[in-house]
Order: sequence, then C-alpha cells, then structure tokens
Amino acid sequence: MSGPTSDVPALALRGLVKRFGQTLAVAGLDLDIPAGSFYGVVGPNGAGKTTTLSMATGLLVPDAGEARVHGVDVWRQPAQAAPLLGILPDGMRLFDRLTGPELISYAGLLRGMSAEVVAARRDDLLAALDLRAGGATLVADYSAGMTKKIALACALVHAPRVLVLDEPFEAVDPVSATAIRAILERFVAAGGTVVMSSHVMALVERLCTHVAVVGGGRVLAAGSLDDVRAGQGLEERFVGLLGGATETPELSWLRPSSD
Ligand SMILES: Nc1ncnc2c1ncn2[C@@H]1O[C@H](COP(=O)(O)OP(=O)(O)OP(=O)(O)O)[C@@H](O)[C@H]1O
Repeated sequence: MSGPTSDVPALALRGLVKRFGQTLAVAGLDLDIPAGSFYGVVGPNGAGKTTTLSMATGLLVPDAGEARVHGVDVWRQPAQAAPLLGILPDGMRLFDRLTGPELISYAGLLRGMSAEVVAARRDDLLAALDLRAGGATLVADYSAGMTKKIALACALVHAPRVLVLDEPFEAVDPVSATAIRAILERFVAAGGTVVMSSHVMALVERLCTHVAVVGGGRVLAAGSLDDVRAGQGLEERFVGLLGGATETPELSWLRPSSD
C-alpha cells in the first residue's frame, strides 16, 4: 500500500462489481483517473455511472473490486480516504432542515476543521456560488439549482484533493454554471482532480482533459479527450460506441388533433 503521492492515479478503480437483484449495474469496471485531470464520465441512462462513482467514493459497498484515492483504499482505510475526497452525490441526501450557511458549517466541522476556518470558507463559498441571498431559508425550501450549489459548497469546504461530482451542472442556471466552471477550472489548475459525470457532450468537450465512455457497467473507451474522440465529435463517438443511433418508433397517436 502506498500513501498519498502524486505519481499514483488520483482515483484507481479495479474490478468494481455491483448487482441489484437481477441487474448487473457495474460489471467489473477498471479505470485510472490521472492526478490533475478534469475527467468526464459519460454514458447512456442506466450505464452504471452513478453506481460506479458511489462505490469509488465510499457511499455504496461494492460486491467486488477496489477503489483507491491517491493510493489510499477507500473501503479499507476510510478515515484516511475521506479527507481526500469531495463528493457531490446524485439525489443528495442533505440535512435540509438547516439553512445553507449552517449546512456548510456542519460539513466543515464534521471534517474536524476549526470554527474560524469554517466560517471564513463558508462566507467565501456563499459568495462564489451566489448563495448569499439564501440567508435564513432552509435547504428544504431551496430550488433544485440552489440545492446543487449548496451541496457543491459542502464538497469543497475541506479543500479535498479529488472532487467527484455526479452531474454538477444539472438544473443550474447559466450564470451559476459559469461560476462553478471557474471554481472547478481553478481547482484543477492548482493541482486538484475533478471527476464528473454528465450527459452534456459539449460541456465535457469544453471542460475535460480526459473522458471515459461507460456502457453496460463497463468502460467502453477511456483516455485523453482527443484519444477517445479519435478525430470525431464526442457525441458521434459516443453514439458509435453505444451501437449507433436506433430508429425512433413513430408515435402515430401523438397528434394534438387525435382523439
Ligand atoms: N438502488 C438501486 N436499486 C436497484 N437498481 C438500481 C439501484 N441503483 C441503480 N440501479 C440500476 O443499476 C443500473 C445502473 O444505474 P446507475 O444509476 O448507476 O446508471 P447511470 O449511468 O448513473 O444512469 P443515469 O444516466 O440515468 O443517471 C440501472 O439499471 C439502474 O436501474
């Protein structure tokens, strides 16, 4: 076992398997995410992206396989792995009877940070993510985009080395998306690693240095964006890898005038 060093992948996934009843959601998935990369994970609905990212970050117990963050085993050494990771899970289960500022403070204090540092970072994050107007509103009453932003703030407050974000731009308005992009790009420029799942190919092409295409619980292609695109657009390549565009059945009854 090696400790956190920069010459090992930020995230190394080996033979990850997860089964839900009859469904093999993740089917022996291997992936190395280089330190300092902005890594996009794309794939069709039900491909296994969320399940993989959940197993990679200690949220969902794998049936088999292992996940290491900077060399630290996520499942065998959770106390060492947790500080290295900032996680924005899908379908966040937040303590939503707190206000936004309270939630960020809670996340920071839970990581063992001092109250002063937490307070300063909380104010920075609320400003950077344009959440100051949320004030005394409970997170339960936030809009979907505000909820995503407050969850991102909680993922950032302890300054992790690796950010794992499940669809971070979903439901976020364009102004906030620009702010989030800037935060993530600065994080990577400073040596951090971002892993994000997305369905928006244009966004992945614009932001990511690397990409993995996942289908049927396996990695179908992975590497630098240019290697995976292989001279095509990412969307074309994606459709090619996933078996090509299928014919859409005509919904002959779908006419405003039909009865
Ligand atoms: N908790 C669960 N119980 C049962 N089946 C599940 C559960 N979570 C995921 N699955 C199944 O596992 C498979 C992979 O789901 P997953 O959510 O990982 O896909 P995804 O690539 O993130 O999809 P999407 O792009 O739609 O978010 C799907 O068939 C899904 O129905």
